Amino acid sequence: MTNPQQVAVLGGGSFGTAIANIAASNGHKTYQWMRNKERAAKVQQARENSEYLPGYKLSDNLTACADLQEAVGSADVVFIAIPSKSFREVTQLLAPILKSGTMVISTTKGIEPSGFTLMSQVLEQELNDARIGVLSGPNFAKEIVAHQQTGSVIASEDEELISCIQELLCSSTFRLYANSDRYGVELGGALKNIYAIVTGLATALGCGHNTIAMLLTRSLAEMGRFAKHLDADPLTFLGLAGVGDLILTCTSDLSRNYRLGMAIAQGQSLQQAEADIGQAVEGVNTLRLVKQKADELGVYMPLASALHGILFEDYSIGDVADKLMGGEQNNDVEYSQKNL
Ligand SMILES: NC(=O)C1=CN([C@@H]2O[C@H](COP(=O)(O)OP(=O)(O)OC[C@H]3O[C@@H](n4cnc5c(N)ncnc54)[C@H](OP(=O)(O)O)[C@@H]3O)[C@@H](O)[C@H]2O)C=CC1
Ligand SMILES: O=C(CO)COP(=O)(O)O
Repeated sequence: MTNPQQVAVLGGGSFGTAIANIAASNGHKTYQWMRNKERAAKVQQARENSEYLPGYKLSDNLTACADLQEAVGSADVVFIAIPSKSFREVTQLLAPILKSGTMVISTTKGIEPSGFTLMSQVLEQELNDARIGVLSGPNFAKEIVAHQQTGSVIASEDEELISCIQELLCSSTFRLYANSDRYGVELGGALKNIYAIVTGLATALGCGHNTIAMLLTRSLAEMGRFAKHLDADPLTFLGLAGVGDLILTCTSDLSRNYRLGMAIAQGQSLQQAEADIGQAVEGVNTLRLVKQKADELGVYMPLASALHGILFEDYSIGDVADKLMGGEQNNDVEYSQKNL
């Protein structure tokens, strides 16, 4: 199947709206499902998602609705843009109504605590008969709906799915690159959120360009080292869904993870910072899980450990920074295949 008749996007937030609007603008009949009935009616009527992306007019081909059966019952392609903590719950609602052989694409950048499970693995566990893919890349929803030129990655072992999604979403401002390493693409998208918090924090403390360049580069090395211990391919992190997304979210306050880091540096509590942002901040939970996994596997991750100390162990930011810069140099070797 190369020309889907109907597309469904699950999630009424920023990224769900951006993806639904691309598919709809490309001429596909697209349903965006959201849990809140009143909000769905409001988006449908106003042709704008004023809660999440105020000021952007949505395509006439987009139907916002709160009825999952209506959205998904006839869909050939389903995108899921639901935060990781609710991803399995929504997938379980989807399972009984999905047509056999439907393509289901996760756009969620997070990890589930039990079994360190990535979202496309949740799809594998919950959906018997679906064709599975992952969409991930340096993609602020606000810039997508503003038609800024954007690149992203569609990852799957299923080559026909890749071609179909490329055809479905590509436009003069949105380009999709193919990757067969679904696990690596998905892992990169989840890990970079940790380092967006780190650089947000560093920037708010007044760190200069030298510091941010060091943090970004060492973050990539740390991500690669972690991937290697999970038998994933660290080279995947050199693409848009790895270093591309790392650069984006570690340098912009459009990133919620970056803004959380800034708020912590300004003295806010974690709870207050998350509440003020009011949208998905995946990096906090990802940090907890990655720190636990790194300890289990014995992976050296000084930046993630330092952030964990600040967010969850009451370490002072100054002490952590001093320790990072003043520690033994034994482990400080540059990024190469040999010493990841
Ligand atoms: N692939 C990519 O390139 C990108 C991926 N993302 C990822 O996509 C995911 C979603 O991000 P984003 O849209 O920005 O997040 P938002 O916080 O903007 O929106 C989340 C949406 O999910 C809905 N939701 C939450 N829990 C449930 C539930 N149990 N049932 C139904 N709906 C639920 C919320 O509903 P309500 O409004 O009612 O609270 C909200 O509409 C995140 O993992 C994020 O990291 C983000 C940007 C780019
Ligand atoms: O993943 C994103 C852009 O690629 C969005 O980042 P935040 O979740 O930090 O806002």
